Amino acid sequence: MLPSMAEPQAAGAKAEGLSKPVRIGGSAAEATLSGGELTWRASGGGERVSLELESEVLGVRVDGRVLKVATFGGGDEAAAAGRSSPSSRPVTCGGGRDGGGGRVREVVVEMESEEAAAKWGDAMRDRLASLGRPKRLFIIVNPYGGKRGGRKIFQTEVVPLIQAAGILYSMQETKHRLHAQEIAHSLDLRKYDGIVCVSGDGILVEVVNGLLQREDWNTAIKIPLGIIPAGTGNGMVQSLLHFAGESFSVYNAVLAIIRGHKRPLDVTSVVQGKTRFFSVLMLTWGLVADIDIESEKYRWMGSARLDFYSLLRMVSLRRYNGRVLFVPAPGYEGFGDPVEQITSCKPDGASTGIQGDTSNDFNDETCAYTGPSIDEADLEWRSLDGPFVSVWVSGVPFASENVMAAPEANFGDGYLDVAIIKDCPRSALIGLVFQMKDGSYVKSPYVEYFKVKALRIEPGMRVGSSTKGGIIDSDGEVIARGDGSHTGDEIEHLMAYGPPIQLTVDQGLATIFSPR
Ligand SMILES: Nc1ncnc2c1ncn2[C@@H]1O[C@H](COP(=O)(O)OP(=O)(O)OP(=O)(O)O)[C@@H](O)[C@H]1O
Repeated sequence: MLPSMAEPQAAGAKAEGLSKPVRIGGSAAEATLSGGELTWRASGGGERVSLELESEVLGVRVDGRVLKVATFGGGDEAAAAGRSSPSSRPVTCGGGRDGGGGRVREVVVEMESEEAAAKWGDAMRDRLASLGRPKRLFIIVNPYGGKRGGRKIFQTEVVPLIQAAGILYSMQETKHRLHAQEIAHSLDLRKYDGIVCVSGDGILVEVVNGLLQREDWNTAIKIPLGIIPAGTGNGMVQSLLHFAGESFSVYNAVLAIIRGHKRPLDVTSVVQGKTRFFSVLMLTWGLVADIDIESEKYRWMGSARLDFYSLLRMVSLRRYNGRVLFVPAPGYEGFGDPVEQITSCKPDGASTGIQGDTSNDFNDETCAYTGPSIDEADLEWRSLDGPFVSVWVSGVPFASENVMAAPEANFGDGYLDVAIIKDCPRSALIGLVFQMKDGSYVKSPYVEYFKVKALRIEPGMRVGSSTKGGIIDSDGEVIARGDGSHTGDEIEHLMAYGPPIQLTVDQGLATIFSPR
């Protein structure tokens, strides 16, 4: 739906030096609009009050002689404490799980004429537009993610804020798996300043894959992406907010999009032979993947399932044979052993898609993105031999809201952070799993933590078994599963367990809305 909005009127009004007698909150005042600030003082003296447009103003509406200035309401902490700008009043705005209700506040400025109100409205809107804020968004809502709260979060927490910010939007709910990927593949991107996912990380990953399957992938992937948490795995939002020193909430995630700040986001090509998948979060093999995926059958336990299944896995610890090869980032050349010769993993005509996605197999003829072209033989590869307890590769710090996989990971540095656990006594491992919540596990002597530009996993069988392999999970989806660990009812996986899987980073290929 595209809500109707008053178009900006006569352009060209300057945000500098406008000064008028007005009425604010019913009282006479002298107001000035200057230097990106709206300031006012009650006639006859009184406290000077100011609103900085960039940091405090959500949007502006003009209603006859009245200028309605929606403000951010002072952020989470101020909202919790009931603080707000003087002379502002709360505007009803839902009430979601984060207590987002009532966080939009409005300063009502009564001007002396409609003309003056229109002029000030234009000047303020021009100023806000110059900050690079989005004007039109395409919003994808997954009504089935997480606790199935996506639709409610959108209606009660997202819509009031983006309407107050004067952002036009189109919304589409996902109807099935890979629907978001299809949408991103065919969307007319010229109509939008960003694509926002009200979902978990899975939908964001589908959107990235859909954009990179387009013929115009190199411009399409530049559209800013936004994410508002409504899934089980909300690692990207948590990473962005934590990085900016903000707390995890729907409200803060929406504000980050409205403010329009963006940052480059690395995209990792995960390739096996002719098959390719694009990842923006992480890939894990061994203990963490086993806990994440196999604990699904204990979903009835709620969040306790992860702790319960972690303990179970540690009592009967699995180790996997195999090898990890990598191209270390500068400063990390001391990890692993040098590799004399490396065989090429280069795909000829790779297909792209998410697991089980047979309808979406792309090949070179389609002009979809084929991943970065690197000459493996020219790079200085090193290797670590198994058995491995856990291999965890991350592009961003958080794997989910409460799990910090890679404390040093940076969104657009062009590197992946790798945390590898080989041998580790059970007693220490229990501690390590609990330290994964704040990322401090990487400091353990049992963890090798380093940065790489490229990485190849050669996954082998479980120690003590010739038939049972493990699980390789990328961005929350199982991309490969070894024989013996099937539950029988899952969809065929994108990649085979056994042949090498290579990860190569494209620095800052995508763009994401970010609080800073
Ligand atoms: N209408 C739908 N019915 C069923 N599945 C859907 C629907 N829409 C999207 N999906 C799938 O839901 C999955 C989860 O998406 P999302 O990213 O919102 O949440 P998540 O946190 O990754 O996972 P979840 O909360 O389901 O554990 C994705 O794999 C997506 O393809």
